[in-house]
Amino acid sequence: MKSTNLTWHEATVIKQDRRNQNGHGSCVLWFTGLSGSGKSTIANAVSNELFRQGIDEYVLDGDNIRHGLNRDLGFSDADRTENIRRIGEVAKLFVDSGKIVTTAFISPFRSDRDQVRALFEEGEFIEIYIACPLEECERRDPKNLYQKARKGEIKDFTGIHSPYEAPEKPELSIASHQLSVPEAVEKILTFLQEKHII
Ligand SMILES: Nc1ncnc2c1ncn2[C@@H]1O[C@H](COP(=O)(O)OS(=O)(=O)O)[C@@H](OP(=O)(O)O)[C@H]1O
Ligand SMILES: Nc1ncnc2c1ncn2[C@@H]1O[C@H](COP(=O)(O)OP(=O)(O)O)[C@@H](O)[C@H]1O
Repeated sequence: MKSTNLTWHEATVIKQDRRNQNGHGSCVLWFTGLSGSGKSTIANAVSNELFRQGIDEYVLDGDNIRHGLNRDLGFSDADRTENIRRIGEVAKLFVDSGKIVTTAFISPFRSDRDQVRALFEEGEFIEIYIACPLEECERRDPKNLYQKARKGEIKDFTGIHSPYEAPEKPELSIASHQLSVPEAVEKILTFLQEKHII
């Protein structure tokens, strides 16, 4: 920390008050996976369904956050680490505000994800690995980024020249090359019901 002489102020309305008023729990659904694995697609489908059910939710998406809050960051290892650190802090604020927040970032490094997990109370951080073989992501290539990376037009591309470390013990693993989007949504909602979050 660079700043000193700071005092933490306890809020008068606390997380549990907001959860009680909302009538559901709050948590972060932390998606991780290769580009093109389906993070955004599944995150938005989950968001639609939660919203339809009247649940207070929000999606933080990699591409979007990099247009604003994290526009100063690139794709070096250090910048990705800082990207994930900031998103983790933002996600914590959302959880504190009583929402179910979904984050859709590649978040390639295990240690970065574990540092985010450590910000949360037990059960609040739900790591969801969108597992999809690189070949399938590259076949989908929804933004033609793999094609550009193979031609050398993008450097440090995850899965090509930059590593992706799969989670060892995610709360959920979704094989997006085997499950349909509605099946993935159902799996995630069932988990939230079983944990009495919704
Ligand atoms: N070099 C490189 N490597 C990976 N991805 C790249 C790169 N350059 C641009 N993009 C686009 O940025 C999106 C990934 O941003 P993230 O913030 O999720 O990345 S990270 O978590 O910091 O690794 C990623 O979005 P998704 O395809 O949705 O994953 C890409 O659209
Ligand atoms: N079962 C599935 N789950 C998620 N996406 C799928 C699935 N089957 C095909 N797709 C397609 O794969 C692509 C995934 O892209 P996207 O959601 O942007 O991935 P990411 O956010 O991980 O980069 C989309 O074009 C989507 O329609």
